[in-house]
Amino acid sequence: MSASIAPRLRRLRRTPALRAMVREARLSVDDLIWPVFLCDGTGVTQEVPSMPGVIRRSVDLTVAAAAEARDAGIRCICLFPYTDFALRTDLCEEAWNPENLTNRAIRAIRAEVPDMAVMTDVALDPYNAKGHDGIVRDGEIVNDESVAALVRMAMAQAEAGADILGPSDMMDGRIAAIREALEGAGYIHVSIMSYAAKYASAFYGPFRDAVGASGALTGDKKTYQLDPANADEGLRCVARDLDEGADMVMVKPGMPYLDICRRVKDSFEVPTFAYQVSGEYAMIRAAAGNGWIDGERAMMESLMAFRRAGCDGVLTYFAPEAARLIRAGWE
Ligand SMILES: NCc1[nH]cc(CCC(=O)O)c1CC(=O)O
Repeated sequence: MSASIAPRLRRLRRTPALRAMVREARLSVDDLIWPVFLCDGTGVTQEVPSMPGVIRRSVDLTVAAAAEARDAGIRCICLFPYTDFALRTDLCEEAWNPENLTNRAIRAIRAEVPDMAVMTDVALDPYNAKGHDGIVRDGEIVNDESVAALVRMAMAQAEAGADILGPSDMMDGRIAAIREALEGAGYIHVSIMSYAAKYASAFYGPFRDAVGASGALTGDKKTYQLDPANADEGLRCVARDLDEGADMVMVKPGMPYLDICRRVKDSFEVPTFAYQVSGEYAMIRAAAGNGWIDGERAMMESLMAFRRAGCDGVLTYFAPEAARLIRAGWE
């Protein structure tokens, strides 16, 4: 073709049929992991003010919600507990209580909604009087003692029937320690999705309200979570966690870190997930609530961005809503 004829790239954008034919990324309900918040009691729901539309549910209502999500096509649910303040201690013993909220919920969902994959969070913050993901001694978040506690916590979750453990604590060596303990106890089928490239982020604020950790937290998490300026270090964390036995890896937060998602997928070619965190959810909801953006379109565009960036899936509080739109044929 003559170089003087400029390519008309709009030709393939002209109709919905043509656009669908050349669409590169796809978003499927299979890609969605739904994070939910648990609270005590029966028949209880509690609103999370900084996350409009998100509620904490008692175990019975969580089982019902899991069944509904399953019917909507969602394959995996991820549990986060709001632990009674009386049970939060410096050594975080409630974290490995077989009867804690998370473990009760795992067993109940396993029994009632057996085809739903159940994922957990492995970190001490919902059980820690100090609000940190590890044990605090003299102002320091101590690594190895925290790892020992995380192993106990992970084993209790495996025992309760979790399919996927999600260590989100960012202590060094926790993946190897958990993997070794799982193998030793015969839990060879329990998989690990490591929160591998997890950044010290302001976007977790609403989550800390949801699990009641904001008031407790003294200081910040910068001595264990990654510096938002560092991409290479994020990749080193992923390499290390894979080497230690992670089956899948996660980048967190999501949208401000799409460059990390892409680099992780390209470098390691392993199942790669992003966590669209509470603050990302809250921003979209708040702007939509004010009429400043179209909430549905912003939600779907943000989820598609993760797929385009190479993610295999995404943890999102929008999962039920997005599932509904996908099933209704959203484009
Ligand atoms: N280890 C706890 C944990 N697991 C998931 C999130 C954040 C999720 C969200 O913001 O939606 C956090 C908060 C934190 O690290 O402070």
